[in-house]
Amino acid sequence: MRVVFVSYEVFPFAKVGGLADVAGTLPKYLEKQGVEVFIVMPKHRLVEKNAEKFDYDLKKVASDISASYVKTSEKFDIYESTLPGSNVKTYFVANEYYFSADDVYAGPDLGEQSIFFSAATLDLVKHLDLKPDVIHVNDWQTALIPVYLKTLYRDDPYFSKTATVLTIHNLGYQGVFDPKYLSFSGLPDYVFSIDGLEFYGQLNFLKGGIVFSDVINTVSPTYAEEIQTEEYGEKLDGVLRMRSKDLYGILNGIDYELYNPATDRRIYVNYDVNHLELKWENKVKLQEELKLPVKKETAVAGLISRLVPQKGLDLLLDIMDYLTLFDLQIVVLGTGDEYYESALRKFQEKYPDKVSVNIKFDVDLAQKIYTPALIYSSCPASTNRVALDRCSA
Ligand SMILES: Nc1ncnc2c1ncn2[C@@H]1O[C@H](COP(=O)(O)OP(=O)(O)O[C@H]2O[C@H](CO)[C@@H](O)[C@H](O)[C@H]2O)[C@@H](O)[C@H]1O
Repeated sequence: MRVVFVSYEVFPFAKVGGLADVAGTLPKYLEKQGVEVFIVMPKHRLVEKNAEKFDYDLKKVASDISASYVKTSEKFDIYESTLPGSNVKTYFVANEYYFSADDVYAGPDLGEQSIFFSAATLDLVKHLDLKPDVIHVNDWQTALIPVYLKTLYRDDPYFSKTATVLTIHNLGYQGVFDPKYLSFSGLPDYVFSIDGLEFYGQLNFLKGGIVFSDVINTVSPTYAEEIQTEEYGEKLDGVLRMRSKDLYGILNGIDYELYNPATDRRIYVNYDVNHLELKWENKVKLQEELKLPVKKETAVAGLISRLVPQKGLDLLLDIMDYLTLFDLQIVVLGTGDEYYESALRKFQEKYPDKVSVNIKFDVDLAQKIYTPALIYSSCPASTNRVALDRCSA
C-alpha cells in the first residue's frame, strides 16, 4: 500500500507542537510495517535551518510548477529529503513568498498559504507520480485536499482509486476564513453551503475535511467520543456526529527510538533500565542548569506546552501558591499567550527556589525535562529494580 502523509509540520524538519511529533513518527513506523510512505510538507524557513542540527540533506528535484486551480501566479519547486532514522522520502513544497517566514504559522496570509500548499500537494503527487492508495491529511491546513479531490478532481482517473483520511489532532484550530478565500482556491461555489465548508457565514477548512474525507481519525478513542458532544465539539459536533460511522480514534504513541534515554544524545547522561540511578544525575544537572536548588530528593514536575487557553493553564495558575507548600520544583517550558507567559514569570519571581519558567522553544531542553520523570524521583538511589518498582508504586 502507498500512503502520502501530508502535514504542515514534521519533526525534525519543522516543529511547533504535537502534530510534528506524530507526522515525524507515524510514517517511520508504517514503513517498518511494509507500507510505502511519502511525506509532503511546506519548505518552511526552519527546514533549512534545522538541516545541519538534525543531519539531513535537501535537494531540489523539480522547479516552477503551478498549483492547479489556485488564483495566483506563484509557482512552486519541489525539494526532497529523507526522514532521519528512516527511509521515508519527504517532499517539500517550496515557494519564497508563502513559506519564508521564521515561524511556521507566520507568513503573508495563512489562509492563502494553506490553500496553495493543499492544491500544490496534489500537483506534486502527480508530478512525482506517487500513485497513492491513501492520502492522509492532518488538521485544517491540509483539510482542503479531500475537498479538491471530491470536487475538481472527481473525474481525474489519476486519483480514482485514492482514498482520503483526515486526522484531527486538535479541534480547537479549524482554519476559519472570510468566504472571499473560496475564489482564491478555485473550488466551486457550491461547496460554500451548510453541507460543505460554510460555518456561521465563514469558510471552515476543517469542516471541509470532515465532510469530504473518506475516513476521519483523531488522537484517542476518548477524544473521538468527546468531539461529538456539544461541550467539546467546538461547534463542529453536529457534523462529526453525522460522520460518526467513519470516525475513529487511534491512540497516539510515543517514538521509542527518539525518547530512548539509553541513546538520546540531548540528555545529560545516558542510562537504561539496569542503571536507573543515573536518572538522578539527569535531574540534578537539570536543577543546576535551571538555577534551582540542587536537591536530589525534591520532586520535579515538568510542563512543556504551548501556553494557550486550551491547555488548562488556568487550573495550574490557580493552585501554584498551594503547590509551592510542597517539597516540589515546577519547571515550565513554553511560549504562547502573553497573559500566561507573564503570569508564570511572576510565579518564578515570587518563588525562585521552586519555580523555573522558560519562555522559549527549545527541543533539547524539552528532552532534558522529560528524562528525569517523576516516577523514581523521591526514591532512594538504587540499582535494585524490585526496590525501585516498589517505591514508584
Ligand atoms: N516551548 C517548547 N519547547 C520545546 N518543545 C515544545 C514546546 N512547546 C511544546 N513543545 C512540544 O510540542 C509537543 C506538544 O505540544 P502541545 O502540548 O502544545 O500539543 P498540541 O496541541 O500541539 O498537540 C496536538 O496534537 C497532538 C498530536 O496528535 C495531540 O496528542 C494533542 O492532543 C493535540 O492537542 C510536545 O512534543 C512538546 O514537548
